[in-house]
Amino acid sequence: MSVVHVELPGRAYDIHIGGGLMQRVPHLLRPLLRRSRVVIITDSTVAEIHLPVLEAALQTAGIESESLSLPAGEATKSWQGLTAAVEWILDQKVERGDLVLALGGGVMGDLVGFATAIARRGIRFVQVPTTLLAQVDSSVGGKTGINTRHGKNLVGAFHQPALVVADTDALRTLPDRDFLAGYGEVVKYGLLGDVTFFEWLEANGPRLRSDDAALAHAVARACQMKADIVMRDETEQGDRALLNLGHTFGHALESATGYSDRLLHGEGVAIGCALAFTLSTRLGLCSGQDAGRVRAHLQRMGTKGSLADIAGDLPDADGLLALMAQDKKVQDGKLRFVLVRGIGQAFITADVPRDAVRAVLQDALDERG
Ligand SMILES: NC(=O)c1ccc[n+]([C@@H]2O[C@H](COP(=O)([O-])OP(=O)(O)OC[C@H]3O[C@@H](n4cnc5c(N)ncnc54)[C@H](O)[C@@H]3O)[C@@H](O)[C@H]2O)c1
Ligand SMILES: O=C(O)C(=O)C[C@@H](O)[C@H](O)[C@H](O)COP(=O)(O)O
Ligand SMILES: [Zn+2]
Repeated sequence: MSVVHVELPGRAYDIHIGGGLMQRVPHLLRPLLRRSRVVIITDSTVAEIHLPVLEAALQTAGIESESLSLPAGEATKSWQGLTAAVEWILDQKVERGDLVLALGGGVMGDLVGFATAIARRGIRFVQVPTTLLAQVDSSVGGKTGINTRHGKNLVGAFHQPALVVADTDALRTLPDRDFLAGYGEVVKYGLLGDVTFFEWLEANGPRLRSDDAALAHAVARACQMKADIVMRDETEQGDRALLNLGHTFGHALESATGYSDRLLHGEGVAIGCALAFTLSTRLGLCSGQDAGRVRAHLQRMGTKGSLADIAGDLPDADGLLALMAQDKKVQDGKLRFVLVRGIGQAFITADVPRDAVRAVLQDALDERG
């Protein structure tokens, strides 16, 4: 078991990572509880698989609980999902001093985090992430929110969890596709700031599903890197945007595919990272060898890595550029990108000619045939 500490003034918390932690949730919650009652919000899939274990552990520890199950999938990260979560929290008479548990993947974490940021102007919440993506990324750092028709994560708040409990055993029931999508965010950490971690992933990535120790190491390394960045830039005034590597492309693709099963968030991130490396190469910032190595690794892992891996129609290059215009990194009407000087060397820049981005998108669309 390992613990990553996130030190933020007045909002410090721990991330517990390891096997068998679902049963330990009551013990970890205890110091934070004002009364012996919590509420849990989860999705319909996780409600079937993991909720009973958590509820039983709470009951054994003498902690009362009530739960709400919302439909599984990205579409629940919406105004409708938010209304359902907030109204239920109020129905349950949850007090500011109580704890709301977000049990599930990044969709539950982002939605419940936002619902608790605004209900009673702020209720504490605990992340109990059950996907690889949520354990390595979304449960940490306090970015919460929903998608709107204008784009991805465009309404939300920074609201840090009071505790994160990542039971790596819970990942055993995750479908391969969701595991590989989460891997998109894992590899992002190596690509943005740690070439040694990327090299470790090249060697160990293919056995993460079957090697508990390797999996726990990958989760802990990603959480530590995220915690380090969040501690120096909680609200994305600067460095935190590095965590957005691959997302400018990825979010536009998610929007273009209607936040549907056609493209999962982590898949969009993996494709977006490959495109960010291509763009960096075209601009003479990064070697073609590094870009090729990234593409080869994604292919070996079996995760999506190019626009050719997305089924169905996509907008043309200008259509995708128009979707990118809603990115939260836009400043003075100009898009800022996370580019790379090599593997592990990401940086943020506004100095990216629109025509270079359009050309990368056009070539990627042409590859689809
Ligand atoms: N806040 C952040 O910093 C941050 C970071 C990265 C991603 N995100 C957001 O996270 C979301 C994606 O998260 P996700 O990939 O976890 O998707 P998700 O929450 O939709 O989970 C993926 C699927 O796996 C199922 N599932 C969850 N745990 C399971 C388990 N243990 N066994 C079997 N099935 C399980 C879910 O029911 C769902 O169908 C996106 O909305 C993305 O924008 C947020
Ligand atoms: O925590 C962050 O900061 C990130 O950028 C992590 C991303 O993986 C995540 O997808 C985040 O939700 C993106 O945020 P956004 O502000 O670009 O919507
Ligand atoms: Zn992401």
